[in-house]
Amino acid sequence: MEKFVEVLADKTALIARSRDLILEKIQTAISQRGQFTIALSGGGTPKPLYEALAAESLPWDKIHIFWGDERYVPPQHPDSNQLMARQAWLDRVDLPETHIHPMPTEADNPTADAQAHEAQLKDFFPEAQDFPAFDLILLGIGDDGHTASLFPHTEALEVRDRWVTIGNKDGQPRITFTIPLINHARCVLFLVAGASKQTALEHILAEEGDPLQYPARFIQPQGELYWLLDRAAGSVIEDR
Ligand SMILES: O=C(O)[C@H](O)[C@@H](O)[C@H](O)[C@H](O)COP(=O)(O)O
Repeated sequence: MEKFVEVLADKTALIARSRDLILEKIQTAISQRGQFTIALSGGGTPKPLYEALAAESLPWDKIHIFWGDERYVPPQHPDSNQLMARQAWLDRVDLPETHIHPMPTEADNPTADAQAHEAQLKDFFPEAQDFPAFDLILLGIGDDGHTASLFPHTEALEVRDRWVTIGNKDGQPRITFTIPLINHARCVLFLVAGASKQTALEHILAEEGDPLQYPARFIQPQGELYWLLDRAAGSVIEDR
């Protein structure tokens, strides 16, 4: 694993740097393998990044969009990560609908939907031995140190033999990539902004710590690991 930690002056610089890094990974993946696979994160931080990517002229027919996690709500629900990414980015570009691979959330049975999505991923990555290698997995962190929908002290943190499992946020079900699936990525990019993330970030990036309390510590990908932070979040790192 190659790890990079960068602190950018502000959120605008953070979004520009994240966009540029993703454009670089798109070019590399397509030149080497003919396609680019990315799993998106939800929440609020990545929305301006998605809007910036919508302004780019890219070979959309070689790009495939997935999600690292999803709230267990219908796709039109205001909390849906899929809806946010579609409105900010995917609806604004000529991306074939068959290249958008959302996590299903409508079986009224999170386990069934998680298993269905795992089957969809296995159809897309037939060559995968144990886990597929996404070209890039975009992640955020919560103030509590969670990432994707891998929340502190939940069963999802124990799952090592599945690609997709059930997350649990205060009793609310989520669909989430598992730790081993994320760690098989060629590149993991954490996008972190805002002072509210400082404490979690300190615990996550410290030499020692409890990953059950700060699950983002479990993310040690076989490929590259980028932490792109704005100064509001990352000043604690700079001061170390
Ligand atoms: O479904 C989600 O909410 C995300 O995937 C989640 O893991 C998010 O990245 C963090 O909670 C940070 O969210 P903010 O960017 O809104 O702070």
